[in-house]
Amino acid sequence: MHPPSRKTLTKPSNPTKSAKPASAARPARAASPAAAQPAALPAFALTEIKPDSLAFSLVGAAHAVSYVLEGTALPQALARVFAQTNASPQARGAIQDISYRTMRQVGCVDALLTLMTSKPPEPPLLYSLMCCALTLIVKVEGEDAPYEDFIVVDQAVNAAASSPHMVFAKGMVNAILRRFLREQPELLATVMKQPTALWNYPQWWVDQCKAAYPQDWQAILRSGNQAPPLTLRVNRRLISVADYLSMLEQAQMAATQIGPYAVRLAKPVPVLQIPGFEQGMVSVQDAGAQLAGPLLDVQDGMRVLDACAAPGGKTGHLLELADIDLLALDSDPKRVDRIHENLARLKLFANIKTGDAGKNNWWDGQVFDRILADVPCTASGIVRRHPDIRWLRRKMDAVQLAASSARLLDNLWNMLKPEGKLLLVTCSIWPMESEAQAVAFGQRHGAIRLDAPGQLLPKLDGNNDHDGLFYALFQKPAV
Ligand SMILES: C[S@@+](CC[C@H](N)C(=O)[O-])C[C@H]1O[C@@H](n2cnc3c(N)ncnc32)[C@H](O)[C@@H]1O
Repeated sequence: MHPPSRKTLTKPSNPTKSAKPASAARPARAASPAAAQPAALPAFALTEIKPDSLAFSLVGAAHAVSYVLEGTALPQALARVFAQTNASPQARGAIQDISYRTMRQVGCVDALLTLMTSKPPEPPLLYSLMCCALTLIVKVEGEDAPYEDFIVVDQAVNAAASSPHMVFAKGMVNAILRRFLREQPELLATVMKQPTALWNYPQWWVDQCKAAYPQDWQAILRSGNQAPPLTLRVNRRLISVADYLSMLEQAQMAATQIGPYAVRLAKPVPVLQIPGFEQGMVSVQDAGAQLAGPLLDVQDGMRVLDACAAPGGKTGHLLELADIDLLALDSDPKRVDRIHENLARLKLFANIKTGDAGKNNWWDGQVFDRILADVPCTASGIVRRHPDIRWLRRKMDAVQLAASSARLLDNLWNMLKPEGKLLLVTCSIWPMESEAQAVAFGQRHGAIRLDAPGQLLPKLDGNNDHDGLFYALFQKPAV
């Protein structure tokens, strides 16, 4: 693998933040240090190419991919790109689509570039442009090619020519892409011998998955390379699932009910095009994540703590289920703003605070009937939604995150009433963050372990579609 890409692909991330989604679009997570101090990437000036061309979208996506390779999460990378251009909604959609596809293919296209070039394309923007263009012409099983091959080659050359930082390499861009098209079967057969290229995950991720799930590891890795469906949670306070399905039918949007409140759209659309979204009738939430609210078994009048609440996906669900006195806490002030926004849209109310669940300075000393601990984790169960995560994470992140989550859980346990229930949730598939954490926690506190799904592996089969999540439910013994 080319040194610059490998070096940047494995750059340490900040493991204290969860990479969990806010809604359909990914969450406003605090920018990483790399994002705060952009590296020497050229300014994104696109005066030379038409804003509705594929070349424009390729340059935009190449910038986003370059930011990710520096260590920035893809949603923040895209936000930076959009802030630097006046891209139309259509162009933004195309830039986003190409960037996400590239993150799912970068193991393979990086190996192809290594095979076809004597040294890595530089500057990094050129490397990223090549990754984006190759991604669009590498055939992915079960997916239609988004553009004709010859259009991609032509537009990638235009994209290189549009930038003073890449114009010198437009001949090389043309030559490499055409060579790939000529020699595709042989080149792919060669690179597919490398697990990183075959699976499109770092080697350590493949090894760790194989060790944890000797039977299922291939299906798990494969599921992370699929584009996710758009699943909604119907707000039962405002509309029944049956009535909402009729509403979708009237809007000629095909959909299926896949859970008590979960409706999956046949074709994902931008959130603002979802009927009733702005009115709070539905929220975007994976079907697996919708298990949290019912598992916590909230009843009217209960005092409930949602300890790691932002952006408020599960907070909203809890409030839809019962009339509870809910405190929604999160340590990240920017993400706390998202809780306010989400609850305002749903027309629901919670006491919202910024604070560290591992400390007591925000707590009034009154114990809770229920505590939801959706603790920060590696987000390894939601890589289909966040394909950049696998490249940003480091092998040791799970260990560090498990240790910091144990500290939160121990503190929260003191805030639970005798006979009260605490639900531990992660969106991880790594046992050290999930089952091993739950076992150790139960032993430390003599907690009663109640029935809960445990490790849900990511699933793609029809109506049983959900992310990879972990649920452990504990009850505090009576005094
Ligand atoms: C998995 S996300 C929560 C997702 C949320 N429950 C939902 O369903 O939308 C984990 C959250 O934990 C927050 N967090 C991390 N460390 C924390 C701490 N020490 N105290 C409170 N919140 C923390 C992060 O800011 C992040 O928003």
